[in-house]
Amino acid sequence: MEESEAQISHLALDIGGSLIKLVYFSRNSDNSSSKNSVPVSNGNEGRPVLEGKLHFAKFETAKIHDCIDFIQSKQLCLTGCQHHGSSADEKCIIKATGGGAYKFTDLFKEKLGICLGKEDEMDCLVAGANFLLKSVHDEAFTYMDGQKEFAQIDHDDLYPYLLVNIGSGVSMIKVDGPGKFERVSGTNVGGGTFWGLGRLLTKCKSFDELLELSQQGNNRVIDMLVGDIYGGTDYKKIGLTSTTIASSFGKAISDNKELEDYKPEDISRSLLRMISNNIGQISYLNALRFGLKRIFFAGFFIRGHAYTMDTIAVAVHFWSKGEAKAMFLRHEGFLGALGAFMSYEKHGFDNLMVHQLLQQSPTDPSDGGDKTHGPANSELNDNPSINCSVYLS
Ligand SMILES: Nc1ncnc2c1ncn2[C@@H]1O[C@H](COP(=O)(O)OP(=O)(O)OP(=O)(O)O)[C@@H](O)[C@H]1O
Ligand SMILES: CC(C)(CO)[C@@H](O)C(=O)NCCC(=O)O
Repeated sequence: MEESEAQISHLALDIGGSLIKLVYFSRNSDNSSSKNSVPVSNGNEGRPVLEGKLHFAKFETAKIHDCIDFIQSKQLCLTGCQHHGSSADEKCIIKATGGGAYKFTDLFKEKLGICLGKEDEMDCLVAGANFLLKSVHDEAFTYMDGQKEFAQIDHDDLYPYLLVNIGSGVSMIKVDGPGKFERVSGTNVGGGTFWGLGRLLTKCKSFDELLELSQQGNNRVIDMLVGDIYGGTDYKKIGLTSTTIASSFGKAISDNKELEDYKPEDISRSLLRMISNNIGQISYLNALRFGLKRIFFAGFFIRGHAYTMDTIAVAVHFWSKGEAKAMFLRHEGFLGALGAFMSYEKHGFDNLMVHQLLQQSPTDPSDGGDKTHGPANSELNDNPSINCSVYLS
């Protein structure tokens, strides 16, 4: 079914260095606000409620014009809000976060007549993470030895935690409560590094192709292992097995080979392992610094990809001797956009407030609002829409 303008509301954007993420709400066509009042005890009793879905979409930032066309085709540019006291012909405000909210201000104004209402990126990441962890069932999960296990999050025991957002670059944020956080570290070796270096080294045409290649690769062809240095044996005294990577890409120095002599799949796997391992290790060190036991990894670098998650989880487990736990999020790449979405409420611009997500629903292929613009790699990242209720004030 095609959503009409009246059924869609509250577009929010996160315009990052690599990807633009969109979140918007569409209400179910058969519900009216008055016939569904709130039967729950969360302070919203008796208030009218709209039932509908949160939709997610993403575009490459380099193809921002595709994103603009999408917004235009769905008339999402009409779904923001006006400033209080503004006249009807004043520009519509769409909440936006990420560096692109600054960089592309003029483009959005010119092409869509939209004013981007800028929200701080870190505020949005944290708001998005807290929202998902508190409101969405089966959002967080652990990943070990190929096994995914959903984590039961105790709402009264959520804080503190470390949020590691792996986008183009990586931000590490200690979260102590709603709106209470500090960005304690970051690294420039992130998703952009994997995709940038990988593209140069393998000639892959897309991120997904590079990621897929890594699945068939063998990193031992290029990585120098402890066993390569120690004649096939472990270095037991310091806890290193012969198969531990001693030096990523280290074999390339002695092989007398050129780039063309290596298989792209092996290069991709070594690179993915190097970057995931490094992020896992820095994350663990920051968790240790602040005594944090739980680390939530987000950002589109992860892509629900088994080898990436496994490497990160193993790094955290190995370095913390099992004390700290790596967890992943189903809506990994949409934290910032969700945070921007929620800021509509914070600013009191409008009377729509999302308070409770009831359940998740898998992407319905007949639903025009939920396309992944680019191939998805796994069932974890097909941008599932979320059934939710929105309370009217
Ligand atoms: N289709 C894709 N095209 C490009 N990169 C992708 C794609 N899918 C996943 N990625 C990975 O996700 C990363 C971007 O993740 P994300 O969208 O979370 O960050 P960002 O907001 O663009 O970056 P930053 O926050 O640093 O500005 C890319 O650098 C790449 O590693
Ligand atoms: C600059 C941002 C915050 C933009 O999202 C991100 O790419 C990042 O955290 N980069 C790492 C920068 C650093 O701390 O070294």
